[in-house]
Amino acid sequence: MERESAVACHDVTLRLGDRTVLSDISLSVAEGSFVGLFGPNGAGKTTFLRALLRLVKPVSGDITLFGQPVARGNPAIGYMPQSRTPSGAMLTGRDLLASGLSGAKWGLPWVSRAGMAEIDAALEGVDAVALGRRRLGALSGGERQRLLIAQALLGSPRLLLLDEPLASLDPARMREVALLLRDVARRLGMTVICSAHDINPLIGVMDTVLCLARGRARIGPVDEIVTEPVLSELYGVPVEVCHAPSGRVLVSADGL
Ligand SMILES: Nc1ncnc2c1ncn2[C@@H]1O[C@H](COP(=O)(O)OP(=O)(O)OP(=O)(O)O)[C@@H](O)[C@H]1O
Repeated sequence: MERESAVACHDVTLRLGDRTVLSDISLSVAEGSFVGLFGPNGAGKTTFLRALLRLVKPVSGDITLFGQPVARGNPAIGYMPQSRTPSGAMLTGRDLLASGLSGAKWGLPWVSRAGMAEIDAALEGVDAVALGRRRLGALSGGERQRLLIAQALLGSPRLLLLDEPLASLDPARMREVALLLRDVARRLGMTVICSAHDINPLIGVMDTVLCLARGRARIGPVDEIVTEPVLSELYGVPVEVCHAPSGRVLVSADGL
């Protein structure tokens, strides 16, 4: 049986100010996929994710999520925005998640018993129960990242949108967080779209690659997209793809 599309874009054009970021893109993401979203700086990765949240409205074309038109505040979507450094060094990890539940920015929000259970489940989901008790100011970048992922998992979303969740992590932590995301996505049967700059940490984690470059989008299985001809064509510069015996893939090019 064919899987339902988690995301379907038909001839979508996204513009910010007078700049056309993506032009007439059509693509579909199968439910249950783990999509790595790549592209050079300014290619439109954040804009694309924001369009799925209806925070950016297409100037033409249409976007559906699980067969429904995109809408703001869709509870089926979990979102981790780019480089969110949690404020409030004295707050605990649980307080951070509680603020995600209530939408509160300042102070300690009141959380219902059901909310508490949801926070417990999200923390358990990313193996961060102990981190929930610690103060944010005393956590490493990777530990804070784990809590932000837990926050995006609140409400058990069907679609998880992660904007550079691996940024500013060292290579070992990048891999650890990537594997964690894969395990959580599998366990909860979620569709994930995860933007990143480095392809390597997501090798073996993602099954699909979505590449944005020069206003265009190309989506497909990893083996089909992470190739020299396809990436060179997309980026408009010669791209080298080296496969190491370990299974690692090194992608390099001037200007990437
Ligand atoms: N309000 C705006 N008006 C015009 N252009 C904008 C506006 N906001 C962003 N842009 C431009 O839109 C383009 C897409 O930005 P976006 O943040 O989506 O790219 P990105 O692929 O996520 O980049 P990065 O990898 O650097 O995070 C960029 O060139 C950016 O400068």
